[in-house]
Parts: sequence; C-alpha cells; structure tokens
Amino acid sequence: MKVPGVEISLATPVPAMPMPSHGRLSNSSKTPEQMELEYEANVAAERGDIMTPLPRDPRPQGMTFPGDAAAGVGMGNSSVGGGRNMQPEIVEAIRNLDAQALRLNNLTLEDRCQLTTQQENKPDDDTDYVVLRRPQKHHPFDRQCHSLYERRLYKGPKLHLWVGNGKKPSPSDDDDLKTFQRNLMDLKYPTVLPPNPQLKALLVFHKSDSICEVVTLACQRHQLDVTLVKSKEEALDTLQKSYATAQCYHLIIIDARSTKGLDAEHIARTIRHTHGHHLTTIIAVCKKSFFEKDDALIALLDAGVNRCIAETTNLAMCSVELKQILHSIIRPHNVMSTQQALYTALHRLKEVVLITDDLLRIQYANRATERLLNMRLDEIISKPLADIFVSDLSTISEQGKSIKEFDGILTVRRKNQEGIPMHVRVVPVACIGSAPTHLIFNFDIPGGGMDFIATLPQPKEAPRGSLHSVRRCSFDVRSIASDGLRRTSLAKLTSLPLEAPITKENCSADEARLIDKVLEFLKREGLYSPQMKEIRTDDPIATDLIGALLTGPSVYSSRRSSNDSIIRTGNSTRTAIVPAKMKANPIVMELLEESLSWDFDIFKLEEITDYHPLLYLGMEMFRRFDVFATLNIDENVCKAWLAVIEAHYHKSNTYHNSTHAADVMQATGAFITQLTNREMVMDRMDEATALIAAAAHDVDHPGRSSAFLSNSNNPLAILYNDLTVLENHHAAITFKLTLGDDKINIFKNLDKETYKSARSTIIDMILATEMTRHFEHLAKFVSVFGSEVEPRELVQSEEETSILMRRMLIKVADVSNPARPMQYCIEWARRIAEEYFMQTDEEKQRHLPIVMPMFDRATCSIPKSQIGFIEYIIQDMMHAWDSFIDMPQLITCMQINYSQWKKYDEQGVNTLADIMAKQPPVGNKPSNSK
Ligand SMILES: Nc1ncnc2c1ncn2[C@@H]1O[C@@H]2COP(=O)(O)O[C@H]2[C@H]1O
Repeated sequence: MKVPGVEISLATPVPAMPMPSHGRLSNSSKTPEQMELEYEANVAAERGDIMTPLPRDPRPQGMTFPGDAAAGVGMGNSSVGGGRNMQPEIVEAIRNLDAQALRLNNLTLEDRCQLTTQQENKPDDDTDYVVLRRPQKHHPFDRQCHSLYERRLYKGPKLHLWVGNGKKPSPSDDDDLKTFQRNLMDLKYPTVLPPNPQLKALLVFHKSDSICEVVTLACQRHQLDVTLVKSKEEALDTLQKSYATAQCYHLIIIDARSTKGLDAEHIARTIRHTHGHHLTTIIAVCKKSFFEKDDALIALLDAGVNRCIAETTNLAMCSVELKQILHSIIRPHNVMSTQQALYTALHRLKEVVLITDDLLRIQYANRATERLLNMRLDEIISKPLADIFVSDLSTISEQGKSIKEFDGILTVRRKNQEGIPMHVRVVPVACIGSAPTHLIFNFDIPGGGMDFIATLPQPKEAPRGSLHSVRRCSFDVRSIASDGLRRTSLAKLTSLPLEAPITKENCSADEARLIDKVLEFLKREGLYSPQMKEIRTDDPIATDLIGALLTGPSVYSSRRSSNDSIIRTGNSTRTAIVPAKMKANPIVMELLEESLSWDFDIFKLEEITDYHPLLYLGMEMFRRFDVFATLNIDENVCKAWLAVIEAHYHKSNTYHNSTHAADVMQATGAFITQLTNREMVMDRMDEATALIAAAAHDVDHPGRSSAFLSNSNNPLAILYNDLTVLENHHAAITFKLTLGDDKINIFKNLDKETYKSARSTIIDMILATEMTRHFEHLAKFVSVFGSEVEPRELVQSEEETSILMRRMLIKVADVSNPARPMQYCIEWARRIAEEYFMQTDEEKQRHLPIVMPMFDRATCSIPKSQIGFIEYIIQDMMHAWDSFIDMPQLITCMQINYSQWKKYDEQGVNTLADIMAKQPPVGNKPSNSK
C-alpha cells in the first residue's frame, strides 16, 4: 500500500521487531504488513487517552527474541531482515515516529506507507537514519522534528533523523540532523506529551482587509484550522460553543488596530475570564505606530494578551512571527496543561510517591504518601527525609550524588507509631544539568501488595490544606461562654448507664470520681451551646432583635392562631427564564470582573441584570471556581439550575430575595479566594458545595421568620416541628428542585459516594445559617481554631475541622452586610428593616403574636437596631473570622459602619426615611472600601 507523495524509509536494515508487551500481534499467519497495520492501530488506539503511556517492550534492550523473526514481526517487510541489530527501543521509537508522522500528515492507517530499506542512503556504517520523504513542497518539516523533539523518541548518538526527499542527506541537511541527536538514555524516561490535536485559531477581525488576509494565510501555512469572526459577541459565542464540545481554540488573534470596530482590550479581558481560557494564547495585531509608545500595548498585555505583533502585509514576516508564537507560547502552554493533568494522576496514584530535592528535603508527596505516613501534606512537605525514616539514610544521600538508583529495605516512621519496613526504590532525576536535582521515592511493602496501605489506620478523610496553620487569634472564649450562658442538659441522657473503656478500670476511687465528672460533662447535649449571651442592654430594640434571632419558637408558641400559610407547599415549580442577553452583556461582564472584591456592587448587578443577579453572579462564581469541571456537568445545566433557584426566591421580599443569595455567594467566593491566598485550600468539591449552599441557602424564603411560621401554624412549621423551620425548608427544596428535573440536576454526573457527601455538606451549611445556634457554632469555631492546641487534637478528624470552618464561612457570608462598605451596609439595613416591618404589620393584622414589637415602622430606630446587631451578633464573629482568614477590611468596614450608626443615633436620625435621605443612590462606588 503506497501513498502517493509520502514515503517513510529506514536507511538501516532492521531486524525483527519486538511487539508491545500486551502481545496482541502474535498471530504468525498474518503478513508482516498486516501485522504492522494492526500494530499501528493498537498504538493509535492506546494514544486515544493522552495519559496512556506509549507501549514499551519490557524485555532487555538490544535483543531479538525467538519467535519474533519467525513470526515475520519486523519493521519492514521480509526483505528488511538481516543486517545489524537495532535496539528494540529504537525500533519501537521509529515505529512511533511512523505513526506520528502519519498523524501529522493527516493520513489514515489505510494510507499508511510501506517501510523499505534504503541501503544506498546510508552515509556511513555507524549511523542509523530514518528518512522521511518530503511529500510536498510545503511539507511541515519542522513540525515533525519538533514533535520528535517533544516525544524525545530519538536520542541515540548513533541515530540521526532526517526529514527530506529520500536522497542521501546533503551537508546542510546533516547540520539539521545533528540538531536532532538525542541521548538514548531518555528513551528510558519518556516525556508524557500534551495532546496533539489539530491546532485551532480564532481570528477576530472587524473587517476582512489585507492584514486579516495575511494573518489568515500565515495561519493556514502553519496548518492551523482557522475560524474568522467579526465581533466580540461572535467571538465569545464561538468560544463558548467550542468549550462545550472540547474543541478549544489554541490561539486567538484579535485586530487591535483601532478601537472603533473592536475593543481588543475588552475582548482579551473577557476571554481571559471565560472558563477554560487561562492558557489560551491571545495575540493582538497592532498598528506599527503603537510600538512607538508603550501605553496602548501595556494596556493590551495587562488585559491578558500574550503578545502584540505589528500589522504587516508581508506574508513571510507574518508567518515567522506566527511560528515563533507557536514555539514559544502555544507549545509551553500545552505542556503546562499536560503537566497539571499528570500531577493530578500522580496525586491519585495508589502507589506511594515522594520527591525530595538534592538535600533530601521533601518537595512533593502524593495522597498515598499521606496515608502511609498518617500525616497531612503540610506536615510532610519541606521536612528532612530523615524525619520520616527510622533507618540510616547515609546510603541514599551518598548514592544520590554519585550513583543512580537505590533499591532496598528502609523503615518508615508513621506518625505516632512504630516503624514499618518498606521496600524503597529511589530514582535520581536531573531538572537542570546532569547531576541529580531531585530524588523520586517509591515505596512498597517487601513482597509487594500495595493494598497494605489501605489497611493502615487513616484519618477519616484524606487530609488537605492546612487548616491547622491558621493564625491563632487572641479570642477569649469566655467572652461568649460567660456566666450568663445557659446550657441545656438532658437529665435522661446523663442518667443512662453509659460505660466507656476509659471508665473505672485500673484507677483509684478518686480518679474514677473524676472520670465520672468528665463523663457527665461529655454526655450533656449541646456541649458547645452557650445559646445566648445575656443581653445587657437597656435598648429594647436590640433586645427585641437579638431575642428574636437567637431564641427558638417555643417562646411564642402559646398564642398561636390557625390562620392560613404564606408559603406554597407541594409542587410549586416556578418558571425560570434565562435572560436572552445573558451571554453578551458587556456592562454585566465588566462589573463581574470585580466579582471577588469585597466592595463588589451587588445592587448595581441587581439593577443591570433586571433582578437576575444570582444567575449572572452564580455563573461567574461557578466559572471562576471550576464548578462545571468539579461536578462534571455542562454549563447549561448549571445555568438552568441557577435560573430555577433564582426563580424560587421571592422578588417581593425586600431582603430575603435573590440579591441576598447572590450577595452571600459573592462573599463566599471572596472568602474561598482569601483562604486560598492563605494557603488554607479547600478542595474543588468543597468550593463547589460552598457556592451551591450559598446560592440556595434562603431559597423560597417567605420573608417571614421561623417564629412567625410557628406562630401562624404554617404547614412548614408543622412539617418540621417548629425546629429550624426555614433552614430545613431551604435545604429540602433545594434538593427537591434539583433532583426533580434532569435539565437542572447539577449532581447527576456525580458518583453515589461523592453525591452523598456533597449533599451532606450542602445541607449542613444551609442549616448552619440558622441563628438560634449562632453562639454554638461560634463557640465551637473559636475553641478549635482559637486555641493554642492544634485543632487536630481537639476534634476527631480533619473532616470535623473542615465542617466547622465551612459553617463559619457561610454564617459570616450570610450576615456580612454590616461589614460591607457603608453604602451597601445601609441599604441592607433598610431592606431587612422593611421586611421586619412587613412582618409586624401582618402580625398585627392577623392578630398573631408580635415577634419583634419594636420593629414597627412608625417608631423603630434603625441605628439602634444596627448597633445592637453589630455589638451582639456580628462583632465577635467578625473578629474570629478575621483572625482565621486575615481579611482586615471586614473589621475596618464594620467599625466605620458602627461609628456611623452611633452618629445617626446621636443625631436622632432614626427612621428609614431620615436615613435614606442622607444616602447617595446605590450603585455608586462606596467610599470606605478597602
Ligand atoms: N443588618 C441586619 N440587621 C438586623 N438583622 C439582620 C441584619 N442582617 C441580617 N439580619 C438577620 O440575621 C439573619 C441571618 O439569617 P437569615 O438570613 O435567615 O435572616 C437574617 C436576618 O434576620
């Protein structure tokens, strides 16, 4: 089978070729050619998965094996036999080149050319040549070579590559050959390559003029698949579609010559913020005059453009420029993304892999290492290797300098445990130069059986992040759990005849008494439930508010009426309309660029999205935190989910509407970012569940409190027995809506276990927003993270610390409004007061118990209510959270707002009308941010 124009020839006679270890081609009845075709098919099939290593023959190098030659397994046809033996790796590498070259030429297996021996081209006896015949005039010579270079398949000092016309290489070709000499050693440690798809370029040019034409031609010359669009909207639309089908553009070239037709800076910035495009190469074509001063170019580069190139009508110049970009930007980007994938794979490997630097300090450890050592990553990284071994390591360190590998038994020290003898293999590798810069350790128990690690006692969840490393705050737990606090105890529980292993065995009567006392403590329910601070305020408004927020429903249960409910129950699905303009609203996109900053203007978003802030902000957060990938779900499902959740927030509520949900989600995003900055990394699933919980935490809120629902015999209060009524409802309806419609089921691609854990996290976070347990959550958080003792010592598992942290995160986000820039803080205070007033109005009208009598629109002092709210609920919590997360602007804003409320109070500015009269319109930038 010959392909016109392409021939791949071997300049050296090739002996029998060993097959891949899976030995799928051992059928001796096949012709060598059939076998080769099949071989290629296998190789190609295996290459389908980028992480699958190339097939390697595990047998010793430089040998042929009985049966190979007899079976006709050879590099070429039977005429190839004889001559000097080649190393099997080289032979196999050449086979891979064959496949690679074919792929680069877009040839199918059917078109595969026959390998022939070309003895006459062999320039000398010591050199093996692979001659690739140049099939056409503009054959991508360099592309093949570079691909070979990347694959590092040809490294032997004796093996030269030449891509040409099949004739004996000329002296200049010989120079090229030398460039591609490779060290045979590298064959042993092949580089895993990035995927090698057809490169795609998106050209964004306002009009098809001569410059656009030259850029298009240059792209085509380099075999790029070109798409031309004329506007930003078209560009974003194309990118979005390409992202959904995993056919991403590698290169985007934007016409930046004039801002009239296109705003290149804005386009670049938007693309950079679009999910999946952080490694896309963006090039701006600029006027030559731009290069005379730097401001315009720097603005473009700051917006995310990788390189600015000058407009030209000269095809050669443009082509060279493009080539440089392909080599210096696109390829490294490709490699980087592959490395990331490799890291992920390595991290999840069952085998224990640990990497040290040349001074034997641990640089990397995968999850299995954490399990083996029973330590968290942050306890392992940077440690001297000697700390985790009982054995003397002098053999390794001495060998690391001079000898290549170590293979032997060493005893590993598990945290808090005896040593475990392990079979350790050490491979030195060099990042720079040839002396080892790193050592890779691979552990095994003597005799194999890696499942052994799974049998070791483990922390409940794979440890991650470094929660324990939070700044210790000087928080005084007693300020919360003071004498005035009530503890609930269940007499029944304490009287149960509970016995535990620690009880009275081997101890004196005194010790037994002490243990009894401790047990009595521990058996109490609500160990951390200080529940309510004594409200030492003369202010009845604060007393009213705090009392209503922190007290359960029983207080008001005596005066129930049986009036109807205000909440729809049953199948109340609301039609969610995704705004048509969502994709391409530049004003919204511009605002969302600031979506992680603490002074983000949520009210402006509410206005410009026509009261769909949750949909827009939600999508932005999901994009920024990779939620689509984490849930393995299409963006459109998330979009539909957000739209449905938003539709189930009541627009008629002044406070508990979707703007509040978006605000809490925004704060959550800001906190996650700050946690990451502080290296207290949440894993991707924790981030996703936190954002989902934030978005849904008040869904279907009726604008009335739980106490109101209980007092009015609302069906929800009946359903939930007056306990955590609203929060239970928010959590339940979130899952009811999500699971009830496949089109919005963002969890549908999660496996059972992951879904179970995500559901539990989301429910726990939503329930944590209930204010009656405010002090309980705060006290627990402070006692664990504010203690001098390691959190690990205070809680049962890493998971428990993580739960405490997530609860506090959503709680702070939920009531962060008094710590927002003043203008927003005042607007939120207006909204919540208005909602309280409406509740009071309804309670009066329906003759229900009045939950907060002081919240009467005729008499209420807003400043007083806010002063009380900050003093009793917000202040301690913000300080605790700031100590943990280090966001001083929370405290600064809170203090400024507090002073302002005090001022209004002193001035007698009390009513909503008075306060609002003093405010600039919302949507203007606040003055006290940052
Ligand atoms: N600025 C504020 N002033 C008074 N109460 C508030 C303020 N912000 C939030 N809250 C209350 O705190 C509660 C937190 O949980 P919810 O969102 O269910 O309902 C919230 C309000 O009742």
